[in-house]
Amino acid sequence: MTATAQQLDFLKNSIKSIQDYPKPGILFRDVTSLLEDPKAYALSIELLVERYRNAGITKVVGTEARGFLFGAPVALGLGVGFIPVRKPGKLPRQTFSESYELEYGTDRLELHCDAIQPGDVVLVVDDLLATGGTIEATVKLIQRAGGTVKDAAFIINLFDLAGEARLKALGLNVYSLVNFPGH
Ligand SMILES: O=P(O)(O)OC[C@H]1O[C@H](OP(=O)(O)OP(=O)(O)O)[C@H](O)[C@@H]1O
Ligand SMILES: Nc1ncnc2[nH]cnc12
Repeated sequence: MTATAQQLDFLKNSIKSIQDYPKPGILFRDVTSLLEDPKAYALSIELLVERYRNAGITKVVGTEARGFLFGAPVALGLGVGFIPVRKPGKLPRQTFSESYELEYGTDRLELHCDAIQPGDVVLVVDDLLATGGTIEATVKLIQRAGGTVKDAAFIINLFDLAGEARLKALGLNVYSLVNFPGH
């Protein structure tokens, strides 16, 4: 099933926008309103599962917290394991750690060292692509564990924040269901 323009419009219209959250100048694209609509949530997952069904994906990685909401159901749909990348101090086993910059701050992300093996082909899923810092750090973590990342998929791309070009420069294929300006 290739996404139709009507389906993508339906998803786009389910996402509310909040001016000046969490600070002045940020136009926040709120994916929780999509989650509240079961038809929109299910469609977003179905479209991603269909797209990657025959792509040889062996694991899906999602980043805390909103990436879990989309990565985990996509992993189930593909019949592969879901691996969480988490904020510091949350994972109990030995971790790799990478710091990164956000549109509104800096943070660190961690991945269980033994969650990904050499030979794994990983699909990274997140709700939203802004500057690309979160997913660049996530890709570095996966590569340190020996995995290969060819694809990153998002519900929302904030196209004027240049995240897509940043991830493409790392050699990734980038796919987003809807595009919005970030400001
Ligand atoms: O492309 P970037 O500039 O890195 O920004 C995108 C990231 O920012 C948001 O997460 P956030 O860190 O706010 O955490 P949350 O999912 O816990 O709300 C969003 O869910 C992405 O993961
Ligand atoms: N503008 C934005 N809206 C929603 N989530 C975000 N994460 C980073 N930038 C964001």
